[in-house]
Amino acid sequence: MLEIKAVTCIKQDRCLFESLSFSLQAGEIMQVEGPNGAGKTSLLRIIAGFARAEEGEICFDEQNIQENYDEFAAHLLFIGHKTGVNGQLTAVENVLHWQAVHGVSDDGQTMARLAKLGLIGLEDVPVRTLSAGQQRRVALLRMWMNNAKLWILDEPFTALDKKGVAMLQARFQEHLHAGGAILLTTHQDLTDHFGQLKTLVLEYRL
Ligand SMILES: Nc1ncnc2c1ncn2[C@@H]1O[C@H](COP(=O)(O)OP(=O)(O)OP(=O)(O)O)[C@@H](O)[C@H]1O
Repeated sequence: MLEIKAVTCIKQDRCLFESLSFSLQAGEIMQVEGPNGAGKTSLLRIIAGFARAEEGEICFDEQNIQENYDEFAAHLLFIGHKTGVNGQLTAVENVLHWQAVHGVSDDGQTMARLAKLGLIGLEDVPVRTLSAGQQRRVALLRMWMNNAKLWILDEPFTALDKKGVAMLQARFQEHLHAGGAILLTTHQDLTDHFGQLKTLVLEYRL
């Protein structure tokens, strides 16, 4: 599904990684690990096509993502470290916004999803007034309303309580069983939950 070919990234005259290559197939999950500043977010942003690598190529279904970015974007769900939620809007308004942006019609499941994520009773207040964990749950709603094959997630467990973490792990399993793939950074130990977990360790390079 995804192929990273000899990718090099330089930031502020520091080479974060050089000639990095790996692949991710349907049903696979990969955790990118490494110390603060190693380049995990930079790598995810390059793979998502938000930033350019100094060298190398990213292919999705054997096509360079930059050559047909719209096609790639239709298969991608990216949830960054910053959640991408509009704090001025309510949870329901954020859902309506995402549906409009992705051209998804309403399937009548929004309230059920809000209930699943423990957000009932909070759907009509601006998201900025919710707790950090509740705001993260609003951001994660996209995982239940999206058919993207490739999920790229930067620290998705941030601020979630134990129940939230378990719910997200269960959602990951559903996605993988449905033939999706997941690339993520997290400080959670996922080895007990995902037998098929691949890991990529980025060292901090001087
Ligand atoms: N837009 C940018 N302009 C200049 N330097 C950047 C930019 N983005 C990141 N960097 C630098 O690249 C390095 C790697 O940052 P990055 O956010 O990728 O690390 P990380 O491994 O995700 O760190 P953390 O674990 O703290 O989230 C840092 O030293 C950072 O200062």
